[in-house]
Amino acid sequence: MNQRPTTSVQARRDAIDGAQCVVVKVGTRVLTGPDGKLDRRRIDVLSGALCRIADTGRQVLMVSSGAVGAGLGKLGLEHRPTGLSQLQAIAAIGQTDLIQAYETALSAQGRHAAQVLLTAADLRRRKGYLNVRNALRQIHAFGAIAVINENDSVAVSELKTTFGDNDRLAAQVAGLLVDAIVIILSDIEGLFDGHPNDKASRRIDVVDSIDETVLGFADDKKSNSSKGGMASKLKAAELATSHGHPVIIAPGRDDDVLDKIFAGEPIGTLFLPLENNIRGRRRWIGAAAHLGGSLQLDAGAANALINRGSSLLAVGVTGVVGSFGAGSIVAMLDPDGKEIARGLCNYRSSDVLKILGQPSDRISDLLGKSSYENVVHRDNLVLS
Ligand SMILES: Nc1ncnc2c1ncn2[C@@H]1O[C@H](COP(=O)(O)OP(=O)(O)O)[C@@H](O)[C@H]1O
Ligand SMILES: N[C@@H](CCC(=O)OP(=O)(O)O)C(=O)O
Repeated sequence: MNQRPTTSVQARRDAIDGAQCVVVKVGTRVLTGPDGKLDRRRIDVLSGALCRIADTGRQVLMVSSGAVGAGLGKLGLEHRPTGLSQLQAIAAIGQTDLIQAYETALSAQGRHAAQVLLTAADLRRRKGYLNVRNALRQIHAFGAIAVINENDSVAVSELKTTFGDNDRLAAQVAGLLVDAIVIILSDIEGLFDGHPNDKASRRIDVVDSIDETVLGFADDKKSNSSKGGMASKLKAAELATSHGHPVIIAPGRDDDVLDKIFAGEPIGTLFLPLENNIRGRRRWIGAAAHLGGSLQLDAGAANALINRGSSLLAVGVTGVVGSFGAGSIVAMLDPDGKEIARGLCNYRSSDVLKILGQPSDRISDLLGKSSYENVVHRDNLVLS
């Protein structure tokens, strides 16, 4: 097992040295000036730093917010509307300026910007996941830099709740990559142990694990242009570190921030990757040749797995095919018999037969022993 780094300097060196891929996420607050307009100088500065990292041979991906911010500035709107279609239109109007600014900045350095607009759903299905991963690899092979944003005009279900959570998208994009680091650039020095405006609050240098105390540090107020806040950055960090990727939240308005990070300077907050991460297990499930059997699901369960990234609960299982032991890999079939996922089943087939269609809180009684809440946990599940 890997040794946990003992000092902050060592932890930062490990994070940088181990990173073959670099996902940089930049927020609206960094990319727009006080006048609400796109800050093109900032995009020039960031693009220069991205090229220097790419020159080291690393795959560099930029997840850039700013479409709504740029659209608001372009249209001369002072306040962010709340209507979904208005926001979608503003994002579409702003996105063209955003990508144009990256292309201008990157082409001055001999590289190109490759616009990639994604929704979370694109990455949940194995086919979409592989397509996106292949496209990103090819963009890198051409020497271009992917500039990724949420496809705001189609990502309707995500938009309703969190309009464009690019912090999460950055973590999901890193999930496509091996040996990645995620760098989240915001208008703040890093994670503080209280509200940053509070004089007693201090920047945290290294976070070993994202527990309730750490999550409790996020103290967000709604803003006009950006939406995620620190809570969304911590959730994204939780996801990325669970896949084995280190995360750094750092001050995007420092012109030298990326160079400092790669020089190992103690800037921002570093979140260490989880030691027992789920990446290897998932990859193994997806690649496993031997299937123990299959579970038949109702439409609600199939939908929850595909569209909500949920775990499989017994209540959504309608049938079992085959005889298998607990811990076997099983295929999950939708009501038409089509395979939609594979995963590691917490129960042997005879137990699944006893609990199918039942709510989770009845499982212990039905089996007469302590039980798992779900039949297949989402961390042990790969969509087909
Ligand atoms: N504990 C905390 N430490 C640092 N920043 C925090 C904390 N709690 C809330 N914040 C807020 O999070 C903001 C950054 O998130 P956000 O507004 O979404 O920026 P971005 O546009 O870069 O995504 C900071 O400006 C800060 O006000
Ligand atoms: N897709 C949206 C992203 C919104 C978003 O996540 O904003 P932020 O919290 O500033 O990173 C846009 O380009 O405006």
